[in-house]
Amino acid sequence: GAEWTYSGPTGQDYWSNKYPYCAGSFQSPIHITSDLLRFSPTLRPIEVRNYKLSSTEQLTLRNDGHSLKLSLPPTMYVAGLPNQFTAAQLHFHWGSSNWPTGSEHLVDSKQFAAELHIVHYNSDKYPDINTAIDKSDGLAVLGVLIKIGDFNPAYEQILRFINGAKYKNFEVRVPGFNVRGLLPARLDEYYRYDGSLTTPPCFPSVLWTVFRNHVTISHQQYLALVTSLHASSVQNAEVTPLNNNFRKPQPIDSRVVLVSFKE
Ligand SMILES: NS(=O)(=O)c1c(F)c(F)c(S(=O)(=O)CCO)c(N[C@H]2CCCc3ccccc32)c1F
Ligand SMILES: [Zn+2]
Repeated sequence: GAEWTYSGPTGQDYWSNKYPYCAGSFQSPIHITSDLLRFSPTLRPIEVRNYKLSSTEQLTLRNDGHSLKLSLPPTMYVAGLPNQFTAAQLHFHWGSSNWPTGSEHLVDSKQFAAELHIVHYNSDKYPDINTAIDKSDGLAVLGVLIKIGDFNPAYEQILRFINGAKYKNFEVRVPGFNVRGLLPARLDEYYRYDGSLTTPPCFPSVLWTVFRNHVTISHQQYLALVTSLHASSVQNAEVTPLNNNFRKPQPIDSRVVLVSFKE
């Protein structure tokens, strides 16, 4: 579709000119504050299936000018949600070297360095993600808040290939690895709300699960993420770094955020 960016004349404040849902309700991300939280005893631990990929499995890591995204095989899925949700891809949102605050969801006024999203679609009801993408029960995204701290070997399985995706539309093959390692230890503690894609077309089609506990990557790993990628294609003379690719928090309206944990 027509190009959109995170700042400037085609930036997030103008997305709704071409993508009307972006000005609609149920938008993501949100600022998760304690006053919005309601404990729900029906929220079961997230169960990920077949996330441990064989190294003979080949994944595609691609820079699409908006994000760094990794394709995922349809053998991977999430159980324990209202329907089975099959994995499609994962991607990141991050800040810049000057401002290591690029997460999309904020928790009690804290913005994390980056955020991982693993995008799944409702495979009980829809044949593929492109059919599911604009349906209210179409998608489920797992969100992981990322802080700068200890080196993370699981994230390194992706970051060590990042120079193969330097320019827009560049892609590189990545051997399979244990995608479960990208998630926090506890999959039973999370925030849950009804929201949207955080990029155009902003369809309100996402059941959001943001894990309560963050993971860490090292400062060096974070620098690789925020300095390696260009938002423009290799032919384009101007150097436009791909960073600060996060949408601002959106109006919560009358939504509540359910939590799976008590204290
Ligand atoms: N934050 S978010 O809402 O989870 C989110 C992103 F932020 C994001 F950048 C992407 S993108 O990488 O596709 C670059 C933008 O098109 C997606 N893709 C989704 C929606 C668009 C179409 C599509 C088709 C197949 C697989 C996934 C997707 C996305 F869902
Ligand atoms: Zn995302």
